[in-house]
Amino acid sequence: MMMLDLQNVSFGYSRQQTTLDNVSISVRPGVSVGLVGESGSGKTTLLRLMLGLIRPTSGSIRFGEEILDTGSSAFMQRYRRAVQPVFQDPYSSLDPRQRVIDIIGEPLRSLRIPGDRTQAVTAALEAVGLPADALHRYPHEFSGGQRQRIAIARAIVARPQIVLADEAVSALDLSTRIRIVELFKTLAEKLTLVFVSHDLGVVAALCEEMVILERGKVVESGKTRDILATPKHPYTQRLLASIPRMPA
Ligand SMILES: Nc1ncnc2c1ncn2[C@@H]1O[C@H](COP(=O)(O)OP(=O)(O)OP(=O)(O)O)[C@@H](O)[C@H]1O
Repeated sequence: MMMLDLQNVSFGYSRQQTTLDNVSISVRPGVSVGLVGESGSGKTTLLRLMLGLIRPTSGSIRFGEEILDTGSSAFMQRYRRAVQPVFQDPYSSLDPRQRVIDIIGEPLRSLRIPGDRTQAVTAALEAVGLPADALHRYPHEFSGGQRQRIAIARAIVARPQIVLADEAVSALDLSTRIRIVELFKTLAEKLTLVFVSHDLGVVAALCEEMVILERGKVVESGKTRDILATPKHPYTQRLLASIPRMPA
């Protein structure tokens, strides 16, 4: 497994704007990281940079020994196999016209991964707790929680090293959210999770380390346990006091 390392990364959607300001984050193999901050703090932008969807204005992103090079299709092919996303909304993130086997099998097809596709998709379904007969059904036949399981199966089918999840449980009702958090927890035993959330409770349940973002800047980072016990920055203290947390 390889390290994903952001060094002094800045980004703006326009010249006048600094959406991310000098952000450094190391995602080490096997150590899941939560990215926490209020709406507009730049969490999604950070994930989009990590996915190679946008490029830093300055600073660098390394994956192992290599610089994340969005211009190299050979690098991006390897990178996409290693780093997969899960998005927030399980309704809009799945193509309603495709069957589950095609949705989950999509990374295998686009990354040209050889092998038995049905077998790989069935294994991914099993890993997320869905029955094998889901294969030939359509997204509308599933609940929100089941759809998020389908999205997670798609993210893990190519056996990535890192899964980047953007508010991946926020759209779910509380009991479903708890079950999907449990699923992420099981998955995090085998891969590295980067979990964006405004919910400190969810991050506390899932991530060994966390990074607190305020208006595009890292204000605090370190072990989740330490930060929750003694938040140093006033912003973190406010977040801790104000955010409704998931019951233990
Ligand atoms: N495509 C875009 N073009 C211009 N500005 C953008 C774009 N996307 C986001 N922004 C701006 O960048 C800032 C950070 O947004 P971002 O979505 O990264 O924050 P976030 O922490 O993920 O917030 P949320 O939790 O609400 O999604 C915001 O001020 C937002 O308005």
